[in-house]
Amino acid sequence: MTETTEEPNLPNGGTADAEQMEELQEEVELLREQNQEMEEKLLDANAEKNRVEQKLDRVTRENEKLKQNPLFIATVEEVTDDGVIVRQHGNNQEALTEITEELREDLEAGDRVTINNQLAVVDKIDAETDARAQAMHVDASPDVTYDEIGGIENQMQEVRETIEMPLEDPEQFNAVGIDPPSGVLLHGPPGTGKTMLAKAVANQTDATFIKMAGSELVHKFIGEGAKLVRDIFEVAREEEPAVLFIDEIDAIAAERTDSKTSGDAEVQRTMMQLLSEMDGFDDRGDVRIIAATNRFDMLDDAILRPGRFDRLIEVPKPDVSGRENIFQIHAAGMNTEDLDYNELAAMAESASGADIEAICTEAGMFAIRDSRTTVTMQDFKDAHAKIRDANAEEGAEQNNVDDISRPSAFA
Ligand SMILES: Nc1ncnc2c1ncn2[C@@H]1O[C@H](COP(=O)(O)OP(=O)(O)OP(=O)(O)O)[C@@H](O)[C@H]1O
Repeated sequence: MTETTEEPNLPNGGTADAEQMEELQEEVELLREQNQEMEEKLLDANAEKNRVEQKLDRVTRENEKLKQNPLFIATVEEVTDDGVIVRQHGNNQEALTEITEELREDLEAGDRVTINNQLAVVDKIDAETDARAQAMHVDASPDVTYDEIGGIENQMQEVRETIEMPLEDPEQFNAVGIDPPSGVLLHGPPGTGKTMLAKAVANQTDATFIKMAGSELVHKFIGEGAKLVRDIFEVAREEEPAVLFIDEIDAIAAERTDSKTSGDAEVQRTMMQLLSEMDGFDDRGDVRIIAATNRFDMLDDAILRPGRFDRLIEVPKPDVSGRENIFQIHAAGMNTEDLDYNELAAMAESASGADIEAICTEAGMFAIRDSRTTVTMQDFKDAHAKIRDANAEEGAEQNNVDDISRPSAFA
């Protein structure tokens, strides 16, 4: 059969129809091309969408990571077009850091913010968080070890028994059927290693170290003390196992005076909250309390009542062999020459551990000033004389204001 190419015989003329058909075909072709283009664009858009989603995912994860990094506190110095200038607390380091538009609108000079390791602003601190941050210091892994503490072996043993055992082997107490000890009170002159002891126990037991500063609680945040105490115990429970170190407990738990000022009422409220938290032992979880004071004589009997602290441990200034030990600890990392530790210990009579640390650092400074890299016995002697004189001067000034809790009484 042969195919015919003849135009069909249509009523309104074959040529016009053929043209129309051609136009339609062209239109179909055009639509096909457009469709093809659209499909390609759709593919591209899908690929782009995947890329953006992956990027978003990465940025979200980075953001989470940044937020998890240790946070530091800083004050906004200035808000500029390029970002904000912040000053980190503690080391006073200043940095210009970029911020989101949202944060920029919210920030002004003087605001306190949290910043991460890269000094990027994470968030503005509201007044409540601010009070918490100042009154409480949380250290997930303190790095002090027992062998860095010298001259207070008996005290260390007692603290270990009371705090370490219940944290490391709570089952033993259950099995015997007694409540594990709740805490200890360390008392003694400043700079004798009370804080170190608490940190070392937390380190040894892999517990979080939470420090609450008694004086900050009642002096800085009037009206907030009781609530802060509650918050801090709550944080401790969340972070268990935890060692809660209450420094300067005398600021909260001083004996009641007769004066009826509003400040006293505030201290009272804070103390009542502290007592009730300490008594609520059953739901305290794996939280052990170590409190410290330089003013044992001032404490209210209520805080010393049995059941609140299991042991009252005096941490005195080191004796001569303790001092020798502490000199060895602090000079261990120094490049020294012919040190006579015996002589150093005898020389630094009535120095505290903190004084000895200061002598070692100052001895190093003498060597540096003299462009030497080796620290000699003479440097230690000069350092001792310098620090003793400075302390004596400071002591005289402090005596004028009758403050017995001055940093050092050595001399
Ligand atoms: N027994 C010690 N052995 C070694 N170093 C010590 C000792 N006591 C104090 N130091 C040094 O002094 C520094 C301060 O000590 P620490 O903060 O533990 O004293 P503290 O008793 O808690 O003082 P404060 O009552 O003033 O808070 C320590 O970081 C450490 O370098």
